[in-house]
Amino acid sequence: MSKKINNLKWESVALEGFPESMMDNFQGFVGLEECTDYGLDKQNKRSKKNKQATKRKNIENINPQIEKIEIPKKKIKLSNGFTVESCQNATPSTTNEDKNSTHKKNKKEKKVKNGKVSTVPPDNETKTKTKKVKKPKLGENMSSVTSDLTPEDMLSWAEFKLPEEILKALMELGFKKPTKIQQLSLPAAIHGRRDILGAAETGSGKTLAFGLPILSGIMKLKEKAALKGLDVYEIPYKKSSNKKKTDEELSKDKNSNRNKKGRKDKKQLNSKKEVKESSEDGYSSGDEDENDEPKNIKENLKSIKDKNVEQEEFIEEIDVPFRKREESIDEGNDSDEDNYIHLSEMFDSDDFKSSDDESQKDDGSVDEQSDDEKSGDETGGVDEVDMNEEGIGCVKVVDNVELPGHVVVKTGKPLYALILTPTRELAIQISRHLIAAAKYTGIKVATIVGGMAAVKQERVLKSGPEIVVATPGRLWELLNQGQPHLQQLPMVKFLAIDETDRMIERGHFDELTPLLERLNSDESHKNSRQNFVFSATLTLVHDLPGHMKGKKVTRRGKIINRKVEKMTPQQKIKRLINMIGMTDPKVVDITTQNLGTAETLTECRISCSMDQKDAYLYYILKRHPGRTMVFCNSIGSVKRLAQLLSLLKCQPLPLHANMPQRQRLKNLERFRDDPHGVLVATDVAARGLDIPDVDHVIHYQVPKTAENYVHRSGRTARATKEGLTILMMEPAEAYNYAKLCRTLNKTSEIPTFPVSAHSLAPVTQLVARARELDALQLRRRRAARARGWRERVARDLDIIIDDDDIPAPNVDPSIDKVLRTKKRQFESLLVRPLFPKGFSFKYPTLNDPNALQITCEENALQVMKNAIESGKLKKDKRKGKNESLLKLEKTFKKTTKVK
Ligand SMILES: Nc1ncnc2c1ncn2[C@@H]1O[C@H](COP(=O)(O)OP(=O)(O)OP(=O)(O)O)[C@@H](O)[C@H]1O
Repeated sequence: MSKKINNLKWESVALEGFPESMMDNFQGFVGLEECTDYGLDKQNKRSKKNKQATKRKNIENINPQIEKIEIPKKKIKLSNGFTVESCQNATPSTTNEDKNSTHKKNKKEKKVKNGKVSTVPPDNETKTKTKKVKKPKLGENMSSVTSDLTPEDMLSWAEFKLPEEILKALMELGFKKPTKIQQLSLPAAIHGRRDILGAAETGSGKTLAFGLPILSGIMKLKEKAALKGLDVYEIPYKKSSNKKKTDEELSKDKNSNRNKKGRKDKKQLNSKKEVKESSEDGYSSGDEDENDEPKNIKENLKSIKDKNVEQEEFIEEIDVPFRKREESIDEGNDSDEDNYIHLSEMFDSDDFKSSDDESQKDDGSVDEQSDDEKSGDETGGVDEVDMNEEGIGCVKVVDNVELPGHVVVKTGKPLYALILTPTRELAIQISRHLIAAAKYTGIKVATIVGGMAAVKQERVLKSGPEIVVATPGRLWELLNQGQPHLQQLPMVKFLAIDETDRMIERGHFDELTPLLERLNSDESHKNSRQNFVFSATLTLVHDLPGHMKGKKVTRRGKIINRKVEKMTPQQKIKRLINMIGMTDPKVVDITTQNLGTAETLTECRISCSMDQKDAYLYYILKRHPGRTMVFCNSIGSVKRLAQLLSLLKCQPLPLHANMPQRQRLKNLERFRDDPHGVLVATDVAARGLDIPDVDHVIHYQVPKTAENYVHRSGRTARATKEGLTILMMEPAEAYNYAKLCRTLNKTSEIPTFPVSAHSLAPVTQLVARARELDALQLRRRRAARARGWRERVARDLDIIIDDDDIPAPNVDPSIDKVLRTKKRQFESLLVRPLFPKGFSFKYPTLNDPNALQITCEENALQVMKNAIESGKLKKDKRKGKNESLLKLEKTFKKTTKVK
């Protein structure tokens, strides 16, 4: 490596506040940022091999390689308080994510005080920073966390025996303990190496529930391959020694599960048993060579474990019979990797096609095309390109492709894992979450999604990343083009399908079925592959539509009983298992109580007419500012709302499937960085996106499915944080609302959000003016476009056209003047305060007009919580009143009888 460093042209770097003349004294000083940019951002081969050979030590002995390599030589304190060190050796990065780690370390070490920058050397390791800290990209919020956890704080993870490299990353991320879904699935996944079918509420950490077993599995496989000199594909990862249950045992388990339901008093006891079972599943077939856990940690853990077990709640488990597996027989070579291209380079560069190549095959948003759009209406303010005109980048679905069957292409750089997601943003986010967790492992992650140049993705694939995170469209395209690394897909050791219920929805991902066929084309590889299937709504089932229920009268008057019945969650799961080709899956479903929505989520609704929706929305945005996501059912609605809200100076950020990919990501990042950001999106943003601290989710329209409601709402109240979701409902949506409540087993109506009728009046007026202005602007834009089209045609044909040939669009010439006047008037209205300072109002709850006093300062969540609390109090009071009345009546009756 040092030879390589010497061969590179290192240049001294000018530091802020560092006089040029002093630079000569520091010959050889190289800023850390420069190292990574010069292509050293790849595997540290030497240390990796050493690591593979040595046994894992205590968690306390986590040894960062970086510390060993860098030897500070000289320290100089500058006049501006900046401390600079010259280094004997430059510190090469060890992983594909060291750019991030560098940022993070620098962030940690620097403390900005009164505008001055000073460095605080942690553990004799002071590093200088020569570049501005870049804003994190989507999904990088994870790695920007600065945690002050110590290895001792990480004991809750010890039972999973994660490699220390992963533990170190988790520690840096501030993940002190596993989340519930991680706690329940990791033992079976890591030690039992079982397939996992996981259903847990939104924002509960499902990504790492499959990410951690994949990362640790890859490390184990690499270690084994290196130790035994085997080809990775020869090593059967999944164990065939799993505890197999007889049919009798299975039915026994099922009965016990059934009995658990409804027995509230026994819930805790049962859950203890369940957790124990899951651990047994996990450990019983674990690796023999993994029992090197230090005793003191074990002892410490025991008490922690017991505590955790007591706290566990009811978990539904469904055991599914598993098939016999065979061992993998293929050959191949494990090798180190060269020329790896940093993932962030892919997204940094402007290689996104300006015309956004794929028209949303990836997110499957077929229902997003509105009539408005089809007619080609311009929205203004929305950066969009018509992608279909030239058919650029559209995913070509190739029918009747000849599957290569058992033909296996090996590149020498094994592909270990494939993770499939429904949207591009989610794929990018998952990649970044994995990269953060894999920071010290040397495992590389590639993201293969539509909307950006395929060439660069192919280059990344050439470097042989261990993990590919992809959307089905682009993956299928590259696979069919014969991309060599992807030809190893049938041999992957791990397959994860995130948001699985969405992925398998009929008609959404045409590429998924052939992809699965390809993945399952080799029986032995299929059986030695570990599968993960996760979603918050995996077990959610719907009522059958009316026309499929009950009896049917045929044309001839014959009555037939329909045999179609509502699918049970178990049936849904079995279908999934067969479709994906899973064996011995462990089903962890912890959504039984909330059906996928987070416990920390507060739900409410606003019932109003369609015409009033804009005013109510504006009221919420202005009155209760906060990071807000507004969901619509169609692209047309998103465009219209974005236009209206930008007139009202709410700075909305639109997000829908017809936007260029770069713009989509940019808007998401802007939204993440603005505590008062307003993202107006279709359901393309409903699933999986992990944007920290979203305060409100507003359903501008009642979602078409209960799943969409759960996932949209799940963008707030993530990772134990609180959040509010507001469902806006007009009378025509009552049916969808009722259906939603039924599917989500709601026993009572979603409570109403308190809105002051008094302050709604000026809001309504203002919004009406904005709509008027918007309509005028639209007319003008249309006219301009039509005129432009007429002139373009004339120019192209080199003819002079008069109005008789192609009539000029009928535009009132005074429209510009009217528009200007209206705009001025509107803007003068806009600057007036909507809600006077210190404004408060009384909101009537449960027939008590004085029940709730709402002041201007209260945030929406607090307002709603107060309303719910007040409602409950009133109910209790009424109950109490009735009870005492009844008592009074009884005693009265008794006394009269005695008399
Ligand atoms: N063990 C942990 N401790 C603390 N935070 C965690 C832990 N694991 C994950 N997180 C954080 O929790 C948040 C939600 O995680 P993730 O995105 O995986 O949720 P999810 O269950 O997949 O949600 P969704 O169903 O919406 O896709 C992320 O910000 C992640 O960084």
